[in-house]
Amino acid sequence: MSSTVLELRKASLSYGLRTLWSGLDLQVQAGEFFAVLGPNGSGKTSFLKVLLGLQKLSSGSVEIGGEAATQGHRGIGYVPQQKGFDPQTPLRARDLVGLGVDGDRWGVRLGSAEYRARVDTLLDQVGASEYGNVPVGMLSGGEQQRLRIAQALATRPELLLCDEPLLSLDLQHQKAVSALVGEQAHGAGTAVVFVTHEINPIIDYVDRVLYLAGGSFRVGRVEEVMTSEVLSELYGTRVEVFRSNGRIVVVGQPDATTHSHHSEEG
Ligand SMILES: Nc1ncnc2c1ncn2[C@@H]1O[C@H](COP(=O)(O)OP(=O)(O)OP(=O)(O)O)[C@@H](O)[C@H]1O
Repeated sequence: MSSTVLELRKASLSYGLRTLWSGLDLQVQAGEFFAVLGPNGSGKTSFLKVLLGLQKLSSGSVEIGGEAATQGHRGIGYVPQQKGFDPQTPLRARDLVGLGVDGDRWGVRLGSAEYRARVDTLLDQVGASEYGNVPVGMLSGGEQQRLRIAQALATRPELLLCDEPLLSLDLQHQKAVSALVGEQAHGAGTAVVFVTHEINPIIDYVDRVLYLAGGSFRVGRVEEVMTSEVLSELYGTRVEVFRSNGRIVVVGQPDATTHSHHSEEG
């Protein structure tokens, strides 16, 4: 039986006169890999901020696990945008993951054996056991990203939020991190909201997408949303979607959202 982890009802977000989206009704289920796509400035990060309780909706409601989204909600694991660690960072991989474990029990530290066992399990879960003792600054971007995911999973969240976790990773690491998050959704049953501007690395794992553009949106399976017709309507200009070898190529979308003026028909 699937259960609803995230629910938005009639959700709208505007900044001043600019509406990023309105009338958004959405449910994300446990075990679902849900991606948020859209061009720069379309509101992907703002969407995550709403879920994190850092940004209030202009109208409508948002609930996580049946409770209003608030800052520090215990059901959420969050993987922020990748920033590489300074090579001098005096933390080993396992210390970084341990911060997530500790963070779960403010003040009440787990016994050291229990703590170590939990960190080991998390390192193993993301395939990082081999470099648990290596300083984080010496690891590759993809390795660091696995550790951030382990850290986010430390509290056993029901909802995992990932903000562009593939940015600045090479193709091989993009694939590995996508597979890891896919496994967390489909294997471990976590609801995943994954912000990205590139669908291809996650195309084998993603269940549904929210595509934001031009102050509007569309929700559905990839093959329903990523079509020339739907994207042309969202962008307000002719956009072509091609499929080749299981990849999707979008041609002709404007660089930035042009909001309400759709006059520059190509
Ligand atoms: N607190 C705010 N007040 C006013 N405008 C804001 C605020 N936060 C974001 N914006 C504007 O809202 C729009 C959407 O921003 P957001 O960061 O959510 O987009 P994004 O899709 O994540 O973009 P990118 O892909 O470039 O990261 C941008 O034009 C941004 O300038």
